[in-house]
Amino acid sequence: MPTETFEFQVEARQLLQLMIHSIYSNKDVFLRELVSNASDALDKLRLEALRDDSLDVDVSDLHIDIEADKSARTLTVRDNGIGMSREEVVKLIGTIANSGTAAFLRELKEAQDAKDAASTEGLIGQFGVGFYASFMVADQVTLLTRRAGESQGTRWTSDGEGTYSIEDVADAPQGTSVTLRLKPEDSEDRLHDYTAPWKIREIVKRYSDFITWPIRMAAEPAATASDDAADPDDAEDADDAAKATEPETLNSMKALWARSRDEVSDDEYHELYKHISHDWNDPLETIRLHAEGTFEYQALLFIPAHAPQDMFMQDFKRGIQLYVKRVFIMDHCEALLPPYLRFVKGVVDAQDLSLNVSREILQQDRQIQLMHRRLAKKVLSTIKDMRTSHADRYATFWREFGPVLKEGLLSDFENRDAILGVSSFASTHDAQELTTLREYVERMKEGQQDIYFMTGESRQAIENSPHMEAFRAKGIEVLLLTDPVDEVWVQAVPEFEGKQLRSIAKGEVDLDTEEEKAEADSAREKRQEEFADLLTWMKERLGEHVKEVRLSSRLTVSPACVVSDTHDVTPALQNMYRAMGQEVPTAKRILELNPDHALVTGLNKARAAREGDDGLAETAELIYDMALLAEGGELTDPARFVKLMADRLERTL
Ligand SMILES: Nc1ncnc2c1ncn2[C@@H]1O[C@H](COP(=O)(O)OP(=O)(O)OP(=O)(O)O)[C@@H](O)[C@H]1O
Repeated sequence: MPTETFEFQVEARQLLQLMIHSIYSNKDVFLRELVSNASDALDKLRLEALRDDSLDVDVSDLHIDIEADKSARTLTVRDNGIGMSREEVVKLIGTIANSGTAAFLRELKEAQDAKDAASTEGLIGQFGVGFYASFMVADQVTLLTRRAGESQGTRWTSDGEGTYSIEDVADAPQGTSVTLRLKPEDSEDRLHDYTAPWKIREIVKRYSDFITWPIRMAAEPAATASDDAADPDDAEDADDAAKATEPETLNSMKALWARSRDEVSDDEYHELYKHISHDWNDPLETIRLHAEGTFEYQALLFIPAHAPQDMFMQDFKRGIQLYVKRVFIMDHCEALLPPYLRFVKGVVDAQDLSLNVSREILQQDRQIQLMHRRLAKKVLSTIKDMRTSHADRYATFWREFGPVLKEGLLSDFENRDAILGVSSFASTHDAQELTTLREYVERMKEGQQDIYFMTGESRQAIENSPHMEAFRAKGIEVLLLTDPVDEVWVQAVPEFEGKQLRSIAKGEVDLDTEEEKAEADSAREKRQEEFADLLTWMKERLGEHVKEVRLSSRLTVSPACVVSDTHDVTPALQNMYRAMGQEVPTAKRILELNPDHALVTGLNKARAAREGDDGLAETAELIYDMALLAEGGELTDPARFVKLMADRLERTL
């Protein structure tokens, strides 16, 4: 096939442009990305060779070679890994499949337009752009590859502008080589001389030391060493040149998870994190675990500092990497951690699993289930420690991952208390600071039995809702729950440390103390009598919408509010189920009237005097509609509401 030219997919082109006009100040990371891809390709080949006997490849000397040519100003990273077929090259290199890309690019554009360099860099860091990072340092990139088991190779070339070309190559070696034609050195722009051996050595050591495959640098011809004269490591380079025959292995290849804590620096852990997560930022927390005994394994887990864009999408790839005795077995191993910890990245290396273990086997393996439990507990205890010892870090964690963690309240019964223990909530106690349930309980008023909360769209909507009135008047703290998941978990979690969790928008509320109750009892009876006819009449008028009309003890300012019965599904939850395509019957709610409000007392009198007046029935309807609006709800017939209101307003003129 002759050379063909293709256009980059739109998103890919946008990312390339960003790379070329270099928004990322640390350009050295391009080499980390190429080495990371090469290492993945070697992992994949070893695995495929293990699984597929018919694959005729030599896996005895898998490695990564780095070759610099100072006079041609090129740098090549070569691996003898799995390689790519022609179709794979087009699919993997020409397009970007990440489902969060569009949202990411939008945010990035906004940050750029606002000329906010720090957040631009932060964003690109969160996303990582792998192979494309090469265009930060090169004006042309050529990739030559042949997939293991195939005879035909493929050459891909691009200057990163709008197109790339592809041609078949008959005699390509198996694996992939990426050759960069380097841009001129420019120290102001932090573009170093990436052909200098000392620089290559430094970058590999810093970013890729733990890679389990040898990263080798071809010995340079003796002449080039003196070209490096300006460099501080010159003497070292000249020394290398003297040896000049054997390629030099640049990395130590030690599996970080198998080494003891004091042998490994934080930076080294962070680089491993970046390799496996494709995140360019440091993780928030590193978690180590060495399990000894009958089932031995080591785990090195990381909590990222940012939630990925696609964490709530269906196709989000969760799970950590599984190794068996230092051999990479699979990425995104879902069996090792529960879905609500899907933001955790890392590696688990087990001693006693078969190298042929499959996903299906893992799901059923008892040892894996034990490991799953232990890892989940370890992550939760780390979050707990973070909360007590590193408040700032915990705050970041909760902001980024709180909504996902709370999913565990629904699915992980065993760890429910642990999850509740590390959860934080907005509360009426403090406008800014979040609170834990334990802190809430400590602040509970004398005689207060339950933990009160309300769910809603936003803090403001909840605070302004009529349901809050009596709580505000009595100074009783209410938790303000605004994440969509809150609607769901509160249904499933009845209590925390013996205290019931109660929605202030559900059931009856009685905040009076015993004495107040005794005092109020006779007054209440009297009122009940006084309003009995009104309540019956309103129930008849509004029966289509509500199942009961009663007097309220939770209102101090508003004329009315709507509440749900204790065990009924709230409207917000009904909407969520519907959005997921599940039909749920609409539960009729309860209208509560404030017997101290002039509108309610007035209506009571007017109705007694003018039974049969249609205008009064409309007023009853309006009171119900206003109660719905006050809690941020939706009216079934907004046009009718507007007509009735306009009619009444007109009469005031
Ligand atoms: N040396 C290589 N050998 C085989 N396949 C490769 C090689 N380099 C890249 N690929 C393939 O191309 C894909 C895209 O690579 P790229 O570096 O752009 O992204 P990535 O590594 O998947 O993720 P990220 O963009 O987050 O870094 C890889 O997932 C891999 O399948």
